[in-house]
Amino acid sequence: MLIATNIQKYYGQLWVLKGVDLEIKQGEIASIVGPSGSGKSTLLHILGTLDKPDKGEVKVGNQRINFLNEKQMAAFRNRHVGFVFQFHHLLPEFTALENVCIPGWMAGRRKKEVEDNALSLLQMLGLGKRTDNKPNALSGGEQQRVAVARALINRPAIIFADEPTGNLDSANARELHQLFFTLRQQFNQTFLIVTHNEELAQMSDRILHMKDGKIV
Ligand SMILES: Nc1ncnc2c1ncn2[C@@H]1O[C@H](COP(=O)(O)OP(=O)(O)OP(=O)(O)O)[C@@H](O)[C@H]1O
Repeated sequence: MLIATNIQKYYGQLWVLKGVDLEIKQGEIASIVGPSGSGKSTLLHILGTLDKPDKGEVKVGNQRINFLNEKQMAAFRNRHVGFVFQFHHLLPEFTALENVCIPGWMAGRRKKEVEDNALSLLQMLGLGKRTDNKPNALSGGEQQRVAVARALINRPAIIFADEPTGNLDSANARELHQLFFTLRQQFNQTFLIVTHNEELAQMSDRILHMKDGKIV
């Protein structure tokens, strides 16, 4: 599903990623843990095509990301990659349903087909009665579930989650963890999760420990 080879990244003089090699299998739920500043988010952004490495190669499915220009990368990201962040970044002026639909519409898919997909995802995530609510009329856990539905709308090959439970209480965090496993069971969905949450890390198939810009 994803192969990264010798990923290196500099921010000016700062050598942040020092040669990361990584393989993620389809349907795998892997966590990345490690001290603050060890390069976890930087790595996730590079693997998720939000940023480019200075050295090394990322391959998602059959696509070698390094050779895409900005426009191709944005199109690839929209179709093949899903993101869940600590802060959900839902658009406040749109309903839950519209927030989930937007990446589908942007990908040029049929309006009705996207809406039907979004409705069934929201129902599956226990939000069937909340579809017309705007984000400020949803709880934190509900907002995060809408963000998960949005990440899934284009059936991405892989979902990257950066501290997805960082902003949730422990009950909601546990529920979100459970959801990742349900989605894996239903869609054979692949997840790569950066987390400080020990419980989530322990539940995943594999824990990758990062230290000082490397997987140790
Ligand atoms: N845009 C940037 N410009 C300059 N330095 C950056 C930038 N982004 C990150 N860094 C630096 O790169 C290093 C790694 O940051 P990164 O966010 O990847 O760490 P992290 O392991 O995710 O940390 P945390 O657990 O605190 O989120 C840090 O020293 C950080 O200050």
